[in-house]
Amino acid sequence: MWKWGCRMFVRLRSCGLTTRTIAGTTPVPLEDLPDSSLIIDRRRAEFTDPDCEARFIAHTLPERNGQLKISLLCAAVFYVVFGATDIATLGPTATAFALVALRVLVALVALGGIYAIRRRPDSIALSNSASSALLVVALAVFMVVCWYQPETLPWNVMSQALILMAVYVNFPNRIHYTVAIGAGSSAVFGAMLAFQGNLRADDLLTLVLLLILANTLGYIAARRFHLGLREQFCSAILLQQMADRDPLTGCHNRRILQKGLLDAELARTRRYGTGLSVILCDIDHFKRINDTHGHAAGDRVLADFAGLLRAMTRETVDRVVRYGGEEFLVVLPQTELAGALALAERIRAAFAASATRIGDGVTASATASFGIACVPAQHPHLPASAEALVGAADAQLYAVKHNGRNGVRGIVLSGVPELVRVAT
Ligand SMILES: Nc1nc2c(ncn2[C@@H]2O[C@H](COP(=O)(O)OP(=O)(O)OP(=O)(O)O)[C@@H](O)[C@H]2O)c(=O)[nH]1
Repeated sequence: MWKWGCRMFVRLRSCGLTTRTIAGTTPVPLEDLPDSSLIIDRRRAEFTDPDCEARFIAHTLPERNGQLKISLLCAAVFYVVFGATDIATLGPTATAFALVALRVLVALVALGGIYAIRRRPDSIALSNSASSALLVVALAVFMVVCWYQPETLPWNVMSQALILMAVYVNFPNRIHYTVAIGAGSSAVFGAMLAFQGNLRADDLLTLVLLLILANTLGYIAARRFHLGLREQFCSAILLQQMADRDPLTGCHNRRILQKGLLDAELARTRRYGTGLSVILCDIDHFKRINDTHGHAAGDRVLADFAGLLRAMTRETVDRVVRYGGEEFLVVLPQTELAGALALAERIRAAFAASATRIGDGVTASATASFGIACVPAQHPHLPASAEALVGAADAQLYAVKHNGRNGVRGIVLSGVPELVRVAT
């Protein structure tokens, strides 16, 4: 039992951030969570941001459910097998068979939990409920079994301690639920020892201290396990951000496009008939800034421009991608051309009016040009590809550059260019 517990603990520790598929479900991909969400409340061993916690659980759910099903199966088997000890202690009496029947009830609850998880593998609430339900029923039955066998009560402290290890380590649950179940059942067991155990005071004290020790060690192991998984999750998010983000501007790099961002947005637009716009923008005469003020100054201007793009777009909906050296692609889901033009114009005006501090009392100013392509809600079947969409925005950007720069120009992909606005 102990070996099995240790093995389960090691397996549970390794769960969480892998891409393994268990029982036909795939983990939810890591979301691009902001750093501010990744704060762990070390007392509760959960993320302070409930949204981040929910995403963490959703991400680890397939692995977690896999482990839970193994634990439920083990509980079902061991509860029934240990029925032999009831018959051995009480003989083939009605009480012994009633206790075995109760053990079978625990096995049925465990099997019911496995069935429910298989039916609803994506439900976090169900996973926690299956864990809690099994533990509450199993511990209640264990108390009844102990009640009818008072002479073996001191020995059953060992069983209770082993069950506590499983409660804390093998059955994934929120840590305060685990503590409530573990400590609550130990309190009931302790009371039973006091009233029914017929023990000397020093033996009673030893057994009660053993229960307290098992709960304390279990809590420490569970807390370490919960914190370790969350810390791994944070590292994975940070690694992903390092891989997907441009370090100078903090914008997405082109990997997000290679991963199919635009294809996914186009598919969504087609399916739901919502509009989609992209803005391709480029700082004007950027080479001159580098040549006049140096590369470091150019970097600051770039970072300021990117900061403006990110600040003026919707944080969780729009995406700002560093497309080339001083060129950015802004992806605007559910946005028609009029909205994209208005946004680009606001950004253009704000950037033209701003100045970047590049040294003591020295500033640099620049303008930018914007080309927009829009898939309208009414014609969601155009264009055929993400490349065609970006190509159309690029053509508009080229036209703005050709016409003197510092302007905004857009096209609806129904073939007719419209709403051209160029400021010089
Ligand atoms: N400082 C800095 N410069 C960069 C970076 N990436 C690209 N560049 C420079 O950006 C400049 C782009 O120059 P061009 O392609 O000629 O474009 P431009 O001068 O902006 O002219 P137009 O686009 O036609 O208005 C090049 O000199 C690149 O070296 C970067 O990360 N930092």
